[in-house]
This record gives sequence, structure tokens and C-alpha cells, in this order.
Amino acid sequence: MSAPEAPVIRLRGLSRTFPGTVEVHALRPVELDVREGEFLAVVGPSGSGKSTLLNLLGLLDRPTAGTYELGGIDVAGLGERRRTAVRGHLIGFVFQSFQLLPYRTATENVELAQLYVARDARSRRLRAVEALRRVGLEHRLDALPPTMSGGERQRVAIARALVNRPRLLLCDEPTGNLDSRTSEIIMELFEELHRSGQTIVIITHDPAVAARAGRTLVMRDGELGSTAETPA
Ligand SMILES: Nc1ncnc2c1ncn2[C@@H]1O[C@H](COP(=O)(O)OP(=O)(O)OP(=O)(O)O)[C@@H](O)[C@H]1O
Repeated sequence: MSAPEAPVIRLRGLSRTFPGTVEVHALRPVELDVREGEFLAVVGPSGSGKSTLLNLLGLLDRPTAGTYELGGIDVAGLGERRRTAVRGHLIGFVFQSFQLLPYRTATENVELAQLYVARDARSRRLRAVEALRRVGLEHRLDALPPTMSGGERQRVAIARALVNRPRLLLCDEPTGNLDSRTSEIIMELFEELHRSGQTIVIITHDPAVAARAGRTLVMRDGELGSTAETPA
């Protein structure tokens, strides 16, 4: 029998407190495995600790205690340079506000995300075009973000997040700035990526978004719990 594959994310006793007159337990010790190819949503009310969890998963913050393995690498203890490299190679980020460079074309925005992974300019360009094609934007390669719709901008951001073939696609309220019809299109794209094997974690307020995921975890007062599996 072959050994089961290591999860993409493995958290053991991971926690984050913020010091102060009254210490804030923003994330209470959590145990979590996210398997390869899983589509996980994390929901919860404002102030429940979702951003704290996202910042830890995205290597943008350090835990107070516990361990975090990402793609089999113990990342909680890494120095800043290694963390930046691991982040660039293993994680693709999608944010609510797109965070595209306004004076760069769609293709250039996706090309620039590849500077971490040493590639020549020609292959950067080819891979950018391929990623934009994957999200259905082959007709907007030379468009500047301010001339694009919200849904198109988010698709550029998703192409940028995917171009380095990350182990983990980490999304923070990815439909928060989109109308319901456009949100639907973006969620269909995430579902398609999930079907092709991409591991996805989405942090969201929106129950309709969470309903698309294979598993939903609820955050309450810094506690991550109540798992509900929905059919894939
Ligand atoms: N840098 C900080 N210093 C002190 N307390 C903080 C800090 N960041 C977050 N907190 C506290 O930690 C708790 C969790 O905050 P967090 O931002 O993770 O919640 P959230 O679920 O993402 O909220 P929202 O949905 O409103 O963004 C809150 O009580 C918040 O006030």
C-alpha cells in the first residue's frame, strides 16, 4: 500500500494572539489538514479571525504558537527570505480589490508575477498568455485594468495567481467587489479550477460563495470549527 499523500496544508496547534491590556485570541489553537485538490471555504462574522487565519496561511504573519506545513515544508520557523521564496512559489493570492497595476496591460500584470521564478522574458510572456487564455481573456491581452470590467479584472488577478502553478490558491473575499451575476461567473471559474485539481481556500462572508466549496469551516471568536462536507 502506498503512503497517503501529505496534505497541502497541515496546521497543528496553530494560534495567534495579539498582546495588549487585554490579550486578543484572534486565532485559538487549530488543527487542520487541507488535502491536495480540496476546495475549502472559511466563513464567519466580522472580527471572528478570518483575516488572521488568511495572513497566517499566506505567510504574511507569524503564529504565536504551533506548526504550519505547506506542501510538506515546515514554514512557521523559516527566515524572511525563505518565507518570501516559499510564498512566491507555492501560493497564488486573489484579493477582493484585485490589486492590479493600472498602467500595465493584462499580460504585463501576469508576466510580472513570474519574476520570482527565474524565466526568460519570452517564456514569461507565453505563460502569461496561456494563463489569460485559461480564464477566458485571450481577447483582452493588451487591455489596461481601468478599461476592464470588475469581472475581467478579477480574472486577470486569477490568471496572475495561477501563472506560477501554485500548490495553493488563497482567496480573500474574491467576489466582494462584484455584482451577483459576475460573482457567479467567477465562482464557476473557481469550480472549473477545482475540477482540474487546484487546491483552493476561500475566505468569505458570502454563504452563496461558500456553498460552492466542497467543505466549509466556520470561524467564531477565533475558533475554527463545525465542518460541513458538501458533495463535490
Ligand atoms: N494587529 C492587531 N492587533 C490587535 N488585535 C487585532 C489585530 N488584528 C486583528 N485583531 C483582532 O483579532 C480579532 C480577529 O480579527 P480579524 O481581522 O482576523 O477578523 P475577521 O474575521 O477577518 O474580520 P472582518 O471580516 O471584519 O475582516 C478581532 O478581535 C480583531 O480586533
